[in-house]
Amino acid sequence: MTPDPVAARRAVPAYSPGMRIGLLGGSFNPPHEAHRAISRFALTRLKLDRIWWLVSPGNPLKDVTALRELDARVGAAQAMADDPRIQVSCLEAAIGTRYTADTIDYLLRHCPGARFVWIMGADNLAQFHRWQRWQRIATSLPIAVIDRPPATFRALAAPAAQTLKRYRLAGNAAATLADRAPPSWIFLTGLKSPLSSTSLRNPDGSWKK
Ligand SMILES: Nc1ncnc2c1ncn2[C@@H]1O[C@H](COP(=O)(O)OP(=O)(O)OP(=O)(O)O)[C@@H](O)[C@H]1O
Ligand SMILES: O=C(O)c1ccc[n+]([C@@H]2O[C@H](COP(=O)([O-])O)[C@@H](O)[C@H]2O)c1
Repeated sequence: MTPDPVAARRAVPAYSPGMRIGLLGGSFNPPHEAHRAISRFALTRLKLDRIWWLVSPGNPLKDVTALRELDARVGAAQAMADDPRIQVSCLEAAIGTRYTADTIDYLLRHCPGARFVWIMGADNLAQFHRWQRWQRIATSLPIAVIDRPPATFRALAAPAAQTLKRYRLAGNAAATLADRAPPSWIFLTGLKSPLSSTSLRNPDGSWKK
């Protein structure tokens, strides 16, 4: 992928220094109501000002042959977000990466004063140890994991959660996560949505109406 510096600047949503910003990376293939629900849940529980949905050019660990084109996923995500605090970005395509560690490096370099928190569902914590430079991600910014049955126990028993065990905050410290020095993470329970993009796709990869 070729980086496009002008597109990258445009793909960083507006923010003010000091803002607490949650980053929800995803395939959004298609976006669904749980993306909005977990974003609002994180806004409240973590006392965030914004959530940026980073629409991925393609998850490096997923089969992307039936992935809808980026523009379609970004457009559908904008329609689904329906909240002025949630902003949709295709930053990763603009900076030419599929890897979260690169995205976070870029944002930390280019957004002085922003206080970022990485947000992901429990299914992603379960395989976080397979992400490129995952330990660097964990030492770069605080992380909030949203419970997502049936992945709960698999996630908490997985190598990343075990390695980072001593940096886990109690649920009642959620409002302080964005102020914590990394590594620091929390597992948020209380919102359990069974929704998934998989359930909204046909076998050929097209989206159900
Ligand atoms: N119902 C949910 N509960 C908690 N987290 C969720 C839920 N749906 C999606 N997420 C999280 O949102 C982020 C983006 O998810 P993604 O766009 O891959 O949707 P998905 O429903 O997980 O897709 P798929 O079914 O294709 O794997 C991921 O971190 C994922 O774990
Ligand atoms: O950086 C990696 O190696 C990596 C591996 C797997 C997933 N991710 C990111 O995890 C986020 C969630 O992906 P997904 O497909 O579950 O929505 C998305 O931003 C992906 O780019 C990142």
